[in-house]
Formats: sequence, C-alpha cells, structure tokens
Amino acid sequence: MKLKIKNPATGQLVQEVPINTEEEIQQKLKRGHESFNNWFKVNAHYRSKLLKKWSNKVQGAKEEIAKTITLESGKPIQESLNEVDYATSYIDWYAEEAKRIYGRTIPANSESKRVIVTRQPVGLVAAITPWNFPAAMMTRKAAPALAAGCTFIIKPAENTPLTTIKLVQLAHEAGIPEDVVQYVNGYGNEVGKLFTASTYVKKITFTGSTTVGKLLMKDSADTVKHISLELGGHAPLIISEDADIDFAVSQTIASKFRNAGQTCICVNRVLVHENIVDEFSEKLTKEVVKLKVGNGLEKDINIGPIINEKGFDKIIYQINDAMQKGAEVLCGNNYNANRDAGCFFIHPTVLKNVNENMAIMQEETFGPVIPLTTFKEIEEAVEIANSTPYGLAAYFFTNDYRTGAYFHENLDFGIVSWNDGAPSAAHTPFGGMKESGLGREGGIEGIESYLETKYLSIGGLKK
Ligand SMILES: NC(=O)c1ccc[n+]([C@@H]2O[C@H](COP(=O)([O-])OP(=O)(O)OC[C@H]3O[C@@H](n4cnc5c(N)ncnc54)[C@H](O)[C@@H]3O)[C@@H](O)[C@H]2O)c1
Ligand SMILES: O=CCCC(=O)O
Repeated sequence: MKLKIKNPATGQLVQEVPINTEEEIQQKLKRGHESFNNWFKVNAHYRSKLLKKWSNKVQGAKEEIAKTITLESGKPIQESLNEVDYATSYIDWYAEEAKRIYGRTIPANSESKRVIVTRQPVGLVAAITPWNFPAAMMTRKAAPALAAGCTFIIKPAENTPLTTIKLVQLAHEAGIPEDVVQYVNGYGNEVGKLFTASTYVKKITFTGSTTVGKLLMKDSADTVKHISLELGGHAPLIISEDADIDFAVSQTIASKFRNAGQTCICVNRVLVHENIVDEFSEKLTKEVVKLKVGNGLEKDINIGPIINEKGFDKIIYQINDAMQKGAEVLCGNNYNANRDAGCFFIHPTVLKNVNENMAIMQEETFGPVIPLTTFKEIEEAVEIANSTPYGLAAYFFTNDYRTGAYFHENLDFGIVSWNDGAPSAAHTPFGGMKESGLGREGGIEGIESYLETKYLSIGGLKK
C-alpha cells in the first residue's frame, strides 16, 4: 500500500510513498526506545554539534526542500523558502538550549542531608504533524526533543510526507543515529492508535485539529504519557479607533494570507472600531485585490491552492452562510474548483457587515477570507474576541498604551500580538489556551516538556 502524493495546484502525482505495516511501526518504536539509553548519555555539547550540522545540511538543501514543500502543500515558493529558514531557526535555537538544561540545589532541612534537582529526557517521543508547515512543525518538535536527549519518531500528514523524509535523511547524514530520529508513514487514526498504545512512547506531541488533539489526549491516558498539543485557532484582530490604519491593513494581509489563510494563527475575524470601518475596509480591499492566485511554483503568486476538497467546501460554506445572513462581499468570492483533479483555488475575499450568528465568526476558516465586524467599546471587542472555545493567537492595533495594556491582560490567548501581524519565532513560546492546546513550543519553554524533573535526596552525611 502506498500514499499518493499529489500537487494540490495541478492534481499531478508527485510521488508514491510506502505505508508502513503495523509490524514495521512496532519495530521502529522498539528501536527508538532501545536507542534512548545511548542517546541520552551522549553529552549535551555533542548533541548540540550534531543539531548544528543538521541545520547546515537543511540550509544546504534549502531550494530542494522548498520546492518539495510547494509541490506537496501548494504554498507559494517564496513562503516555502521562508519556511525552510523558519524550520532551521528551531534547530539552531535548540542546538544552543541543549547546553542550558540546568538543575539546582535546594538547601536541606538537616545538616546531614543534601538535595539536588536534575533534569532528564522523558524517553521516546512520538510526533504527529500537519500538512500546512511540513518542515517547521517537524523541526519545532524534533529539535527540542533531540536536544533534551529524547529519541524521536514522527508520522507526517498523509499528503505531505516528502519534506519529513528529506529532513530525517539529512539528520542521519549529519550524524544523528538512525534509530534516534525516525519516520513512519500511514493514516493518522491507525498510526495514532499505535503511538498512544505503545508503552515505549513516553510523550506525544501533536499539531493539527482540536478534534484529533482531544482524541490523542484521551488515548494517551491509559499509559499516562506526557502530551503537547498545538491545535486549532480562531484569531481575532482588533483595530482601535486610534490605530495607524495603513499599518493595520498591511499587517492584516500579512497575517491572513500566509499559506492562503491555512495557518493556525491566521487572522480569522477582524473587529474594527465603528468610526474607522469604512476607511479601513476601503484601504484593505484595495490591497487585497492585488494578490495573485495560482500555482505556487509560478512567479509572484501570493495565494496557492486550498489543500483539499474538504477544506474548500468548508470555506465556501462559510462565505455562503455569511452572505445569506446579510454579509456584503467587498471583493473575492470567486473560485476555481476542479473536483476530478482535486484542485481548489479561492480568490481572497473580504466580507463586511459580519455578525456573530454567522458560522465564520465561530468556526475556524483555514482559507483566504476576511470577515469584518465592528465594535464601539474595547470591552465589547474583548468579549467578542474571547467568545469562542479557541485561545491560540489574538492581534490588536492601537497606539494608546492604556488600550494596549487592557487588551493584553484581558484577551484569553496564548499569543497576544500588539501592532504585529507576524509574531512567530523560534525564541518565543508558541501555543494556545482553552481548546487551542496544551504546552508551548519554541523559546525556553519549548524544551521543558521533553524533560522530567528528578530530585535526589542524599542523607547520612557528616555534619
Ligand atoms: N496550533 C497549531 O500550531 C496548528 C498548526 C497547523 C494546523 N493546526 C490545525 O490543524 C487543522 C488542519 O490541519 P489538518 O487537517 O492536517 O488536521 P488533522 O488534525 O486532521 O491532521 C493533522 C495530523 O493528524 C493526523 N491524524 C488525523 N486523524 C488522526 C487520528 N484519529 N489520530 C491520530 N492522528 C490523526 C493526520 O494524519 C495529520 O498527520 C486546523 O484546525 C488547524 O488550526 C494547528
Ligand atoms: O500553523 C501552524 C504554525 C504557524 C506558525 O508557527 O506560525
């Protein structure tokens, strides 16, 4: 059995990839578990060197990897090149953090005792990643795991395994042992069950939908695994009356149309102060109509295809639902779909007069649509922003420090971005509150969940 990897922009077959049998997966899990005892004893400076070598190899193959990302995920080639840099920034960051896994001493409550706290890697980590950032979601998990001394096995999304296969191959070429970093290919529900049931796996790390994240959490309970979840979002972007409108327009576009809106922290709803909504929507629409839609391998394309039919149908449903309930289309709402070939393009769409009864204000869109709604008071904006089960990213634009402080403190989101449409970076803690996830990836926090705390109590010492 094979996975057929198709280019979502053309429907053409890119490559076939064998699906691993259950037996093969169990063997790999066993090898990952057994190699842990050697890998975690390798000194941190050496692990760091291997990670740096891996990063250099990935950068050396940057063009090839970027092309693979575009071929399997559809994202415009410039975005894929950026993703390779973003992916290596996580390896570079954790190559440094490997050397900074510190313990501590605690003053004992007896003269004959000493108390020492050390950190140790959790063991074999199993990762499941999505199709929208096939390189960065892999390295954001693999790099801290390997830096901490864990061994690592990954199942990439069924439609984008090629990038992962290449990254793992480069890790081996860099000198990271074959059993220390491995991949398997197969269907999410089947491999997920093997990962969660395995007693070799000590931690599950997942990026994807909230539905699957909840399932993995339930299935991990029987063996009480560590778990990190980066799940769905429904990011609000709030524009205050005093904001710099031109800047807010450019940042809204930067956030919303990254990967054709198929990014978990993409703006999903824009809340504009009622006194500036006409000026903002006019300026926004003028810029949005300039964006070019097409095959990401072609020059100057800004918006690639929607990943699949399911994603496409959901976006179209949300646009139609909003229009039926009174939304006005300022631009877009046209699309090309070739269902036989499996190619789906949606032109960037701006909707005005959107309200909270519309599906687009409640459900994640994962597509190039901007719904605009208005508010009068900042308290009302916060109430609307916090009104979904999601809590991944929120954006606001204001030049008033009091308004900024209010938004920062009251928005229930793991990432709060003030006058900034692009907050993601390897040195920062990325992750969500509420049903958007558990744990953080990136920054000093990103290695924590790959480590156990061990406390040593030494007694009977000379007073
Ligand atoms: N928070 C983040 O960083 C982040 C990043 C990317 C995507 N996402 C979210 O993911 C969604 C879209 O991505 P998607 O369609 O790839 O999501 P998905 O959850 O269906 O798939 C993600 C991964 O999970 C696997 N999977 C599917 N069913 C599974 C199961 N029953 N058990 C175990 N694994 C399973 C898939 O094979 C894939 O590898 C959006 O909701 C988006 O917000 C979140
Ligand atoms: O969509 C998931 C990840 C996006 C990001 O890291 O900015």
